[in-house]
Amino acid sequence: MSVVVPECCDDLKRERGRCLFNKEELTNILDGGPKLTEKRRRIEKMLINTPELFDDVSPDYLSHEDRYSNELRKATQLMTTLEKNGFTYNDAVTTGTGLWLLMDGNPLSLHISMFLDTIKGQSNPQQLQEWLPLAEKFKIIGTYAQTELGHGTFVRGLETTATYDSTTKEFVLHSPTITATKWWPGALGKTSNHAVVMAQLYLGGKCYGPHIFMVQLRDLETHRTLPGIVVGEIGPRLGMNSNDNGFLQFNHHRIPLTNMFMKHSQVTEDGKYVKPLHSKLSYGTMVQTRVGIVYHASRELSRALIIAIRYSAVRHQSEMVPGDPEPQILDYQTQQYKLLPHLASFFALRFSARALLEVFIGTSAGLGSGKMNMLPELHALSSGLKAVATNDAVKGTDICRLACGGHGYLSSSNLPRIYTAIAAGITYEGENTVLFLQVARYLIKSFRASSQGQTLPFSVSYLRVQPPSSHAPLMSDRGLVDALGAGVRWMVGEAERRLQQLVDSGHSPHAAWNACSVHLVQCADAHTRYYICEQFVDAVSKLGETVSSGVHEVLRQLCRLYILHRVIQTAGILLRCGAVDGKALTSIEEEECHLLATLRIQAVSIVDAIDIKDVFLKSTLGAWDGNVYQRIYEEAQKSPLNKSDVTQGYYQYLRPLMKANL
Ligand SMILES: CCCCCCCCCCCCCCCCCCCCCCC/C=C/C(=O)SCCNC(=O)CCNC(=O)[C@H](O)C(C)(C)COP(=O)(O)OP(=O)(O)OC[C@H]1O[C@@H](n2cnc3c(N)ncnc32)[C@H](O)[C@@H]1OP(=O)(O)O
Ligand SMILES: Cc1cc2nc3c(=O)[nH]c(=O)nc-3n(C[C@H](O)[C@H](O)[C@H](O)COP(=O)(O)OP(=O)(O)OC[C@H]3O[C@@H](n4cnc5c(N)ncnc54)[C@H](O)[C@@H]3O)c2cc1C
Repeated sequence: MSVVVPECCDDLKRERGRCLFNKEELTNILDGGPKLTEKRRRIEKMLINTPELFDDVSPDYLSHEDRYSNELRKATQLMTTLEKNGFTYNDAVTTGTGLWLLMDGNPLSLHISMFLDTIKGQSNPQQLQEWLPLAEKFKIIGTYAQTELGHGTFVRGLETTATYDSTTKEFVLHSPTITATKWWPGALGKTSNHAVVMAQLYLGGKCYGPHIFMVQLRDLETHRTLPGIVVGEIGPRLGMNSNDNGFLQFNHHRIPLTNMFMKHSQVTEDGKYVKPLHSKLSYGTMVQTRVGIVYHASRELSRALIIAIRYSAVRHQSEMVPGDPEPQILDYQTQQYKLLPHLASFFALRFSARALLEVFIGTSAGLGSGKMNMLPELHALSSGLKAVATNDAVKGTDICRLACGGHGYLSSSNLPRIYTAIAAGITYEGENTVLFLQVARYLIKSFRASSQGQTLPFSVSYLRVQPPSSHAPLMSDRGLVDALGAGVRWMVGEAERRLQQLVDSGHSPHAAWNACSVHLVQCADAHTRYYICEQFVDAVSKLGETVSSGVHEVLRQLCRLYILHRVIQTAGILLRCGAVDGKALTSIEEEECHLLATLRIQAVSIVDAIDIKDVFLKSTLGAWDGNVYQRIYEEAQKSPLNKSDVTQGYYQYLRPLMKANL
């Protein structure tokens, strides 16, 4: 398959003719620099020239088993293609190129993410030396098996036990109840021959809490399940049905002492426990994956936006002015209001993901030299951003679907698949409400620490009890972000006051927490969005000195739209705390409408600059050439029901019904 850029339809030609900025420059910014764009395109070119990686038939037409096998075939083909061309799985992950191909829930995704990340992040030097080469070369295939039928969120409540037997220097893994059954892990059912397993560590009858173990599940030659292990697939789900999410039970299954991951906590041969420097270091893989999910969510949202915005420029419907030709639906202000704030969100999330990655890298470097002090901040930021990014990507993707009318509901638009894949992100890797409550803990703690005169870490420093007053004019970007910050400070102060009031009136701190938790989740959401606004403003102002004026103007407009939209969403709070008044809000609403019309002019060019090729968009509605109707029609011809004029169902059911004397 070669890369042919087709001639586009007149509508899109006209849209592209209005572009006033350098698209390539914007593409480079989104990729993280020209070198990364170049690398991504090299990988893409190589993939596009590997026809085996592309489906002839939609997975919707395959049986459950064929769908799984087909996805596995493509994943293994992808890995060998990368390897043959001098790239690694990691290149496909970091550039996002692998994801475009295999987003129907891929059976190798857990291996190349959480399994490998656990080996890298939780092994001592000997374990690293033993397991990493095997896993990187796919000699062993693994997954991350933590969640159980009974517990996902509450990791401390897991029931699987790992009891040390010092006589044989082994751990005995056991699932004592039905609810202890591991349930959900991707690729656990049929693909993985190994798993990293979270289990309660027992030494001398005492429980030391959840720890991670490397467990072989299947024979490496026959792939048969080992004795003492029951494993299988959990059945169809809302989406990502090409994966084999699985279940797992242990019946007094023995593994060597050296299979406990021992980078942070250790068990000696005689059964003594050595504590980690921080009790939550074993949660490191989850934190790392949350960082990755922020990127992933922004990527998926961008695919939906490209599809919906191109389609909105091609689709004509109704009359804006009676008797006039039908306008492009993108000309309707309501359509712009549906799509363009989400386009701004995509940019905001992309810049925030980059900032979060830097915090992650900095914190990881600190951990290497024994510094644990940045861990709570990283936990709060990664939890909050994972939750906002997935919530917004899911909402944005569904709005994109709705914005495409009936055709958005077609599987061939690819919007349903993007939606169901990213919808899982709200639940997995920490359910979003639960993660927001973790952020809220951090906010309340920080607020209280500030009241006692302590200095606050950077992401919460604006919460200090006596902040410096903002000197920026209210209507400037900085002024509005400061107003949003004042709103969050007010919300957190109010939550803290309510918590204290409940405790003073006799409630336990835990009961008070639950009684305030709706408000606390709102605080966490608002705080995270304030952080995102700050990252967006900072990124655009830093880029200002280095980019052309056209690109800078587009970024400035998107950033402005993001902030204005956020202020309007938060109007109630901002009015209550006096950060803005009604007059300011009216002018913000008017400015937002004006900005929608301005951004609409270059909207197609902006999504073009995200630079996702048709073969990766996989959408009849979003292709570069805008040839929507022909594509929808051709895709429909592939339906198995169209293979014959009269189906078996007619002879079997319909005809007898018609002939019956009812
Ligand atoms: C061939 C294929 C080619 C390509 C295919 C593409 C594949 C993509 C892979 C690419 C990867 C990278 C890039 C993209 C990423 C893509 C992502 C898509 C794929 C990802 C698949 C994911 C599949 C899903 C996996 C899972 O879901 S795994 C299971 C996850 N489970 C959870 O997250 C459970 C959530 N619960 C918890 O984390 C905890 O229980 C809790 C935090 C809620 C509570 O913990 P606990 O009870 O122990 O703690 P307390 O509440 O008592 O708090 C005590 C204090 O500890 C602090 N704390 C808690 N956690 C942490 C932490 N992690 N770090 C630091 N501190 C922590 C609390 O805040 C408390 O502090 P305080 O006392 O000071 O207040
Ligand atoms: C597609 C998919 C893939 C997955 N892949 C994996 C995997 O590879 N490995 C793995 O180990 N797991 C995996 N999981 C499991 C996933 O991590 C859990 O489903 C997730 O952590 C949520 O836990 P739960 O299902 O127990 O939900 P629950 O915790 O039971 O949540 C149910 C409801 O209770 C609420 N709730 C729970 N606790 C609290 C609280 N403290 N305060 C307020 N509200 C609360 C939640 O907000 C939610 O509304 C996957 C899940 C899915 C859907």
